Amino acid sequence: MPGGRRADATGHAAALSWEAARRVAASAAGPLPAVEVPLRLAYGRLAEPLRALVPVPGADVAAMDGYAVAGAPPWRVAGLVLAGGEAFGAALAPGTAVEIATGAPVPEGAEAVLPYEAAVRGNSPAPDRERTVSGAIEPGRHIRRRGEDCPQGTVVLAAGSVVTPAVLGLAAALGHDTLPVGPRPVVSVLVTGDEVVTEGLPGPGRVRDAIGPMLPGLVAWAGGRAEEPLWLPDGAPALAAALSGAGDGPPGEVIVVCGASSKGPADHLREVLAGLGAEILVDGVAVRPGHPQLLARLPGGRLVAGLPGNPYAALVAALTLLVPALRALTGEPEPPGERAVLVAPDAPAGPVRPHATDTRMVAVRRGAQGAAPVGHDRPGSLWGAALADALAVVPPGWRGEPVELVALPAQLVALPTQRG
Ligand SMILES: Nc1nc2c(c(=O)[nH]1)N[C@H]1C(S)=C(S)[C@@H](COP(=O)(O)OP(=O)(O)OC[C@H]3O[C@@H](n4cnc5c(N)ncnc54)[C@H](O)[C@@H]3O)O[C@H]1N2
Ligand code: MOO
Repeated sequence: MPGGRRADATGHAAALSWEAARRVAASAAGPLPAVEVPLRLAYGRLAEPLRALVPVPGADVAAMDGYAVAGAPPWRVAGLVLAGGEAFGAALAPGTAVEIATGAPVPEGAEAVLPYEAAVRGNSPAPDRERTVSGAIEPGRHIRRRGEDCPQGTVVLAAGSVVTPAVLGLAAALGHDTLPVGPRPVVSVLVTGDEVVTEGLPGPGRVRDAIGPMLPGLVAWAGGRAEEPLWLPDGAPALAAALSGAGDGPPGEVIVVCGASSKGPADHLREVLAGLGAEILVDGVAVRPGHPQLLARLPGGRLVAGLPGNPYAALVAALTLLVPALRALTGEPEPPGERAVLVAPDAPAGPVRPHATDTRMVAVRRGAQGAAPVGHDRPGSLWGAALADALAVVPPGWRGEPVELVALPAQLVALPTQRG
């Protein structure tokens, strides 16, 4: 029952279908305002058109190393002008030249630049032999005029353009130190569990945190910035204290809670959220794995995404609730949908069997014939997701028709270290 609410087998009475849960997440927030950030943090899209604050070039400059000349040859060489050096102080009189470097301002009165390669030096003996030059010129040749590449005030890129490396270079050339870009929502991460350790080989009864390391790249890929995770012991008091915080609670627009999402004695997320007066937007999703996930809104407006502790279930939940919510906060549209047939895998992943009532998220690799399941995608393991480049969305009761693919980040993206 797409879009409908129903009780799932584990008692999430309000579990939504996977599609409906994604829609709720995508409409849980509106876009944050654009921010003005230093060029090095200007990831994303331009929030305003990019204008030239200065003309480029800023003056009439030489386009070649050689001689700026005035009048007819031969020219008496009257000086030397280097880029960044002293300008030639006077107008160039007819019959004179200055030796000039590429990028240096040509003196007033200069009609062309004669490149060294085309210059015929005077015949006078050394050391005077370069005091005159001659050669063939065309008026205006090898002089870049002020504003010729881009006049001051020109709009060079429209609002909405993606900031690429070339855009950053262009913005700098046009005089910008900062750029207005789309917002980059900040995500706080709370990882719960007495058994979770953050480094080294996990001892008996311990497990390495596999979700904390996964989230920054996933969040950056979705347009946000994740704070360093905070690791919490089990129990409602620690979670409630972290969520409410001594002051305003964790920073940012979204708080991700990993674990504590299910029904066990240590799973207090729902109880804590109720105590904080949160509005529950999604309470369980009819998806395997990942059904205990939730999305809530705290009274101050911040969103809480509850990801199950099983790492692959957490990834599925992040793609279902966190990524659409982050895109909504950035104002970025969802990428275009993609569909593919599921093909028989070479690996012994076995045939894909749909769940009777829930959507199944199957780790696949795209190929010419379709998407092939890679296996190893049990709830507790990220092995399959690490082999995969997408997750296939296999609806309940699926009979082999093409399925939707949800792309996985294909590589680590730059992780800005400061608020942008
Ligand atoms: N009676 C029920 N039991 C469970 C249900 C249910 O509906 N009824 N759902 C199961 C499913 S499905 C999942 S998923 C998990 C969700 O559990 P929690 O979100 O409450 O998380 P935990 O119980 O703390 O941990 C589950 C599992 O994952 C391991 N874990 C936890 N955090 C991490 C981490 N950061 N990195 C790696 N592994 C982690 C933890 O050790 C457990 O093995 O509940 C099922 N049970
Ligand atoms: O479905 Mo859980 O979310 O098994 O991992």
